[in-house]
Amino acid sequence: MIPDAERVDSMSAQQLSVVLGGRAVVDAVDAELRGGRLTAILGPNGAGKSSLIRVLAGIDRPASGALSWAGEDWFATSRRDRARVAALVEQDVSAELPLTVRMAVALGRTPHASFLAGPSRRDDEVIDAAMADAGVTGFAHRQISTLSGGERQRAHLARALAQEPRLLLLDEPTNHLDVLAQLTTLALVRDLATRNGLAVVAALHDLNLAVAFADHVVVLDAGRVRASGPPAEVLTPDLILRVWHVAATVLTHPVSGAPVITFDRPERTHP
Ligand SMILES: Nc1ncnc2c1ncn2[C@@H]1O[C@H](COP(=O)(O)OP(=O)(O)OP(=O)(O)O)[C@@H](O)[C@H]1O
Repeated sequence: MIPDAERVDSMSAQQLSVVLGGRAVVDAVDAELRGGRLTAILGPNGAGKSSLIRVLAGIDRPASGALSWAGEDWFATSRRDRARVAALVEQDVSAELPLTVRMAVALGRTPHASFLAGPSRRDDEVIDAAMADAGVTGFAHRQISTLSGGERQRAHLARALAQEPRLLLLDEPTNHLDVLAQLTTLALVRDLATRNGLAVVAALHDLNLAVAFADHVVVLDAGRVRASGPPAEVLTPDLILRVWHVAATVLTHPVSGAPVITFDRPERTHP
């Protein structure tokens, strides 16, 4: 038996399929999303990344396959129990309610019993820390609808952090963000994975960010897993050509020694 302090919870997907419009947009996916690790879900537009993430978050149900968290059937638990475990930041969330940033971040506390009885001092502390971590303290009293795309993205991240999840799911978290905000956001969630044992799963388009921050990558193409493993091992020029149809070169950074992927200009416009 594993002592609690050393237990690393993880989500395990087996032969998971999602059917939309009569087509398997996620097709027999096997994946192990382990606590303490940042897993990047990679793949071209339409590969099935968002569809997979919504199922992992417990929002959509798979057409077939098994999904478990800490060994328990994920869909056998209640919606509220799932919300205590998993937080999702979707891409381009619109249709904002008329809420200030702080009120929106506070919504992250709703799955916790303490909050429903009226926010406790601890709830307030968690909300303040989440806003500070996501860099939105300065916008606390602004209406969320008035924020720029990047500011709003960070407010949604703060809401997810306030949820204190064990599984943090981020759909293109660097969308809209400037270079500094991209790096600080990924460094923050990477650090949460390391320090708190969180399982962090992020759909990313930038392969260099995946190399720099992810411990593990899952490459999807037309709903199927084409490769998975440590990013520097998986993201070879051959794999990038087969999946993204772009010729790439992997260089070695002259100072850090880390791999850096460069891309050739494609010969055609769209496939
Ligand atoms: N409601 C729907 N009905 C039919 N097909 C859908 C529906 N929603 C998504 N799809 C299709 O499912 C496929 C996977 O979409 P998904 O959004 O999961 O891809 P993605 O990898 O996240 O793409 P992107 O990188 O462009 O965000 C796409 O071909 C998309 O057109």
